[in-house]
Amino acid sequence: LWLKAASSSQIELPDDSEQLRPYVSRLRRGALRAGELSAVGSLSSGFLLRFLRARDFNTELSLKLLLNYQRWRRESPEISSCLSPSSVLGLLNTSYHAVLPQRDCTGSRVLIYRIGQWNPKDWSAFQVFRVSLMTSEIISRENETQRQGVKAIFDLAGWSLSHALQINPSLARKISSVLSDSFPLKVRGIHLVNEPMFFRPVFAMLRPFLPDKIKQRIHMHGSDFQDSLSGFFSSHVLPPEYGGHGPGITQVCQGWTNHLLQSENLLQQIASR
Ligand SMILES: Cc1c(C)c2c(c(C)c1O)CC[C@@](C)(CCC[C@H](C)CCC[C@H](C)CCCC(C)C)O2
Repeated sequence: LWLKAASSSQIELPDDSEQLRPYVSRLRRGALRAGELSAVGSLSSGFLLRFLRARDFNTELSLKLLLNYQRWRRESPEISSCLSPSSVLGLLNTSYHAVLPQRDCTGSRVLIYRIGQWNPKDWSAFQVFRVSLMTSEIISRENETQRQGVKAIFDLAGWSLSHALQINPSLARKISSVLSDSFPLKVRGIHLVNEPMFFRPVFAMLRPFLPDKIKQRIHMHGSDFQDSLSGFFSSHVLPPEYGGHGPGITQVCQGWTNHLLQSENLLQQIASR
């Protein structure tokens, strides 16, 4: 059975749509054939559709993404085996991270990471990585996010040598993998603001592992970022701290922390899958 890539109208169809069934069946057969027996219970249509939408219904690419995702999780137990928001509550309470309440004009989810809020004496890079994985698991269940992807803003104010020392080549490779072909989310933009000189060596370590498509989507805005950032996001989306008119950063971080805490059981299930 040969299935051509779906048209854009198919991509918008809901999970239970009749027209999507052949794609789901084909991906499920491929996964089982590839020996993903451990995952039999988790090969639900909803789960498989995340991979299909992330690859615009190309079943071969979707299968590759699914297998990479399972392998990444197997090879990164220190990150993926504990997805408990309450275990990193102290970090979340520093206003380290938020998913903004408004999507951007293309429908992408907008994420903010304020790296300076991370004190490496208190939290390991693995724990910090877990926060991103928890958020990614939650938002990758949303139909619109599956289609329109994510844009992430990294505020690197306060980036120091003690941060840089946490990022070794093995971790750099894990970062590059989730950004390129090991997680079912389309990465539509990465915006760095306040990046200091100290950050260059770390970026140089990540770069070689990133595909051109992702490299082209990385924007460095420096410390005078407000004008250039507002060229990418309309002002009602961004908090005032980032040049917009949306709700303040403390409020949005608190809001997303609450949402993560409410998802504790769901995340526990995902981690044990
Ligand atoms: C699915 C998915 C995951 C899982 C994800 C991110 C995105 C955009 C995703 O779509 C971005 C953040 C990252 C890669 C976790 C990063 C954790 C580390 C410890 C943060 C340290 C600081 C980085 C050195 C800062 C710059 C990174 C960018 C150049 C990506 O986790």
